Amino acid sequence: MSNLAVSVRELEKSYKNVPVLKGVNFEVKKGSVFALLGSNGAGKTTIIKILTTLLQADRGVIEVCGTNLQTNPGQVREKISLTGQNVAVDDILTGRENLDLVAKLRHLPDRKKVVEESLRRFDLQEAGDRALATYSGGMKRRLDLAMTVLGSPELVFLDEPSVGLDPEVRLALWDVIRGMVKAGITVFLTTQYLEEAEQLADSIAILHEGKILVQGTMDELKAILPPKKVEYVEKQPTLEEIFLTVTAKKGE
Ligand SMILES: Nc1ncnc2c1ncn2[C@@H]1O[C@H](COP(=O)(O)OP(=O)(O)OP(=O)(O)O)[C@@H](O)[C@H]1O
Repeated sequence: MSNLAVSVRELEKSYKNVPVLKGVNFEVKKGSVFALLGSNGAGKTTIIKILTTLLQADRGVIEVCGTNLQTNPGQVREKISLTGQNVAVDDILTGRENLDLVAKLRHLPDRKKVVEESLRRFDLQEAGDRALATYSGGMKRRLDLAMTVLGSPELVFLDEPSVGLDPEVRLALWDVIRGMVKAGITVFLTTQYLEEAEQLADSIAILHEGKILVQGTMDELKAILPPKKVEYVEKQPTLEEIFLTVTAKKGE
């Protein structure tokens, strides 16, 4: 059995005649957090749409959770879950009702127990019976994540999960994501917040001009740049410095 949750080889995608992905290669290990970074319009959402079967690739070989995506998209859909950039929850229903609806749609057995466990896990027990219209942005995002992982998917896609959240709520969200990984879920993340990738990701890939420029752990990426000296203290490069350096080199 492969230890990979995702394997992408020579992925290509054009919109009309405009190429966006020009031979993308990367891998995501099972049980890890993978962060895909790239500037606006680099093609991150396009990759997520392809991996979640919402869009077809033009070329390439893609495996998701050990299944060939092109030949068995239905089997892939059963193993994954996607949280979008817009919080996908119904404002009129309560938190509990939203979760129950998802449990019903996914045909989960023992729905009541599953919903209660989920409310507890995402710290929403007290708010469970309130309409979502009364929730804060952070609470809605927690509920959105709770709905995403209901039914224990193997792999979860989080497209910019902390957009619009204040720093405190973002920290709480990072804890929730770490908890998901502890529970054995693989997390595929896109983010504009490089600190988020630095804090959470086991492996980071930088997408630029249609290709992955680098993929590795934070330590491997740090090795790309020589450490800077600040007075007598060695300063490690931040992910932001690495990102700007590798994308600028490419543009030269
Ligand atoms: N349906 C479409 N038709 C034509 N062009 C598209 C379509 N969807 C995306 N594009 C273009 O493809 C490129 C990649 O878009 P994509 O949304 O994947 O980027 P992204 O990295 O997710 O960007 P952002 O960080 O801004 O969300 C952009 O230039 C975008 O304009």
